[in-house]
Amino acid sequence: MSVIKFGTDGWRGVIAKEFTFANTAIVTQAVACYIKAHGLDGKPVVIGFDNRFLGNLFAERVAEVLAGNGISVLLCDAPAPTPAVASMIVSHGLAGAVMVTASHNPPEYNGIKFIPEYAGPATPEITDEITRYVREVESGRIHVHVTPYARASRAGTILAVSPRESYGKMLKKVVDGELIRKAGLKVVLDLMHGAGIGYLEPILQELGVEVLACLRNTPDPMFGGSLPEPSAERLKELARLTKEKGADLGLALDGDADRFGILDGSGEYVTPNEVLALLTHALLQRKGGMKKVARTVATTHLIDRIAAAHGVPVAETPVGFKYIGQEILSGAGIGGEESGGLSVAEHFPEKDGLLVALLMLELVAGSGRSPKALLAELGAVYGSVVNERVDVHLTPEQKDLVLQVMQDWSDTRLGLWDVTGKTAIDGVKLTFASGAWLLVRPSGTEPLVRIYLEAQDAKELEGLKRALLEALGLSL
Ligand SMILES: O=P(O)(O)OC[C@H]1O[C@H](O)[C@H](O)[C@@H](O)[C@@H]1O
Repeated sequence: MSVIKFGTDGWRGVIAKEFTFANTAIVTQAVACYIKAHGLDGKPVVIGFDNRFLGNLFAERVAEVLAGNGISVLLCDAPAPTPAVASMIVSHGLAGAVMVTASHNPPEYNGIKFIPEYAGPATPEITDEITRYVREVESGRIHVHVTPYARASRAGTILAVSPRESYGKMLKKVVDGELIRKAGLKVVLDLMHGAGIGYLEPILQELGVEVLACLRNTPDPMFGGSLPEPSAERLKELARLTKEKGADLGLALDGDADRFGILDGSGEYVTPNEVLALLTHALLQRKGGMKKVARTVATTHLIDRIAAAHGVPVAETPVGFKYIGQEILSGAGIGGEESGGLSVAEHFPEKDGLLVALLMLELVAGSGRSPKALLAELGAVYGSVVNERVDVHLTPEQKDLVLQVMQDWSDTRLGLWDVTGKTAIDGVKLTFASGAWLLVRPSGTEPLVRIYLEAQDAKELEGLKRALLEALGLSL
């Protein structure tokens, strides 16, 4: 059976086991077939990579296969953030991008994301089409074409590029640079040994933001023994330093810098749900009348209350920024998800951790308040919510059983709660009369079932969680 499968966000595999040079060439040949089938081969494709093992060499392999198919290649000369690579599609009018990254997975992984010509994640239709080409290459019906790197370079089919400058310009167009500059803000950074190194710090300095300290600021394919995941548990040192140094914000990025971690000046973690609520509110206040806002099924309903108050509908999508990207393309002013992905219509439809860092600085600069103070204000107007995500490791049999129980759910009560709705956009979601909700779905990137809960307060959340675990026959 083939080991090449596209999940929630591209193809990922263990290096030398599934993620090999040979399989990279197969996937690239399939991407080349897609590009040619859609008449896009007259335009170049940009190739980027992050700080993972052999990233530059895998990227070179991708370049050789695209060149072998007569497609011009712009190959990044150093590790770069996924959004910086995606931005070149827009700034340079390209056919798309291939990014060599496994995002926040453990160090032994690498992966490939294909970003088509609209500069957002590939839709399932596109990855299905590419997968069909993969199978044809695997069965020998289509051959892998290769032009060796040195020859393609000499011929000018592969050109070395850096997205640094054009990307920096694009970012600075989305935010009010003058407002940020005047506020004289101070930050502490945690780059998690990832692709944001050499990008976030200089852009902040250009905007007059003082960087008081920068943690994990050296490339390391082992990620310092941790995972490049900007979650509260992994940002403890950033939290300590942000508070101790009196910074306005603590800012972190994941391994390929497309997702963010934001800390309040007090060192408290601001969850992606909260960040999305704050930025949605700020944008609606400033701009009003947008066509819609977008969130995934796993993301806070606080967005819905804020949007409703501004007369704007909410588009609810399955998990994955590929769906949010499509909503932005079809008119959403802002879209995001609980796992830390966010973009806005003025940018391009790919999630961007650096963009969020700048938008949060703009928010603090414009309001003169900290994120937590602004959240308290939102809570007073729209009601407070608390969220939790529980990632449950189960055997394949247990997983099937749990998902089956949810699919078959017909009870009108769960514990003390009245079930008011059940949807199956992605996994199964139950909504309750109190405004609380829960979602159970299999992860598309890890061998896990994710349980998401939202309630009015910690007590309700705990009660709901206990009732659900009991109904599913699980104990944590
Ligand atoms: O919950 P999962 O299917 O594992 O996906 C979790 C996340 O994975 C990747 O980072 C995708 O880019 C995100 O869009 C998605 O939310």
